[in-house]
Amino acid sequence: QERLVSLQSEAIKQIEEATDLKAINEIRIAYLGKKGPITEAMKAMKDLSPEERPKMGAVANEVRAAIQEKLEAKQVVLEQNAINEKLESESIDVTLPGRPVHAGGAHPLRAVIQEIEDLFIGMGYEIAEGPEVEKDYYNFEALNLPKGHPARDMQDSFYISEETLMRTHTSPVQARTMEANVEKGPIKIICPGKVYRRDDDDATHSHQFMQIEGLVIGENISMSDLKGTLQLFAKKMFGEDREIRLRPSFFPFTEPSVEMDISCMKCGGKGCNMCKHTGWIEILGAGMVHPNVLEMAGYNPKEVQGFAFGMGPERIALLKYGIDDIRHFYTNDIRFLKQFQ
Ligand SMILES: Cc1ccc(OCc2nc(C(=O)N[C@H]3CCS(=O)(=O)C3)cs2)cc1
Repeated sequence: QERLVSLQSEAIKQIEEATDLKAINEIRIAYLGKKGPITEAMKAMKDLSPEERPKMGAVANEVRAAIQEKLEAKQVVLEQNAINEKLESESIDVTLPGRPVHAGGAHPLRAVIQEIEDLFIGMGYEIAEGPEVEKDYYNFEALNLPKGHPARDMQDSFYISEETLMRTHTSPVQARTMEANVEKGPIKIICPGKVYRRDDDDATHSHQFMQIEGLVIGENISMSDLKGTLQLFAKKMFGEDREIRLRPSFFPFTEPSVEMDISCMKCGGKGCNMCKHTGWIEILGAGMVHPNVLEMAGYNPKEVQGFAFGMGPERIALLKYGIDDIRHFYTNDIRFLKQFQ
């Protein structure tokens, strides 16, 4: 009996020191299991005297009950600890600020091209595209730039073969569209796209840049149609209070030719660094389509006329967004691009 009582205090001590459920199970098996000392004692009771037996039985049951109770109590505590630890480790602080989701944004150059396209689509123009690797004929000949013309110099263009080159403007798209327009009905197209110029390798020129040209062909198209179109473009792109100025110019594919300035939106005409103290900013070139160009495309200049214009969207974007270096468009510096999100 003394042994059972000492076993009880030994077991209880181990239970108190147990730190996890595995240990509790081991203690339960060791003391209360089939091979445990209490079971042994119960088996040994048959050898005891009749007056001894009931006393031993009572002690053995008390010890078993005491150990069982301690085990269950400790089990509950350990299970609760395990739950608390789990809650603690899995808890999230819902008051933390959310992680920002970085949305993209349109590239400023793409945004300007899109805006210009939408403006002319709203005036009934269609978007026309064509090959960047172009035939000599469409890039020069069909535009009144015959072989030998100085504008065709090799040092300005990327020739691929005798008759093939990287287009130096998007004008060949207009030439192709006129030629392909067999019913010779009216045309109103906008031709955006990449163009290539060998140009000297200085920093202000990029071998590849964008251009947007427009062409309108129809009966009774006049200079006033051109002026009205350019004025609307200037006001829509740079503000309703802009004035425009058309200066005489020369391009082989237009006659008469003009260059359009807009009144400076920064100083309103007084003069500043943006307009080089002239009060005016050059935006684009334009003119009435040259009769030779109409004829080469199969039109009769006595029946139809047309006007055309050309602009550099990088320059438009520089002016519109006050960007100081054209190379920002092509270097993909996120610090530059994120300003336009
Ligand atoms: C069949 C056809 C007939 C006429 C055409 O005239 C397109 C034109 N372009 C300009 C012009 O000034 N362009 C420059 C502006 C800046 S830039 O991007 O460097 C090129 C004037 S008239 C085009 C096609």
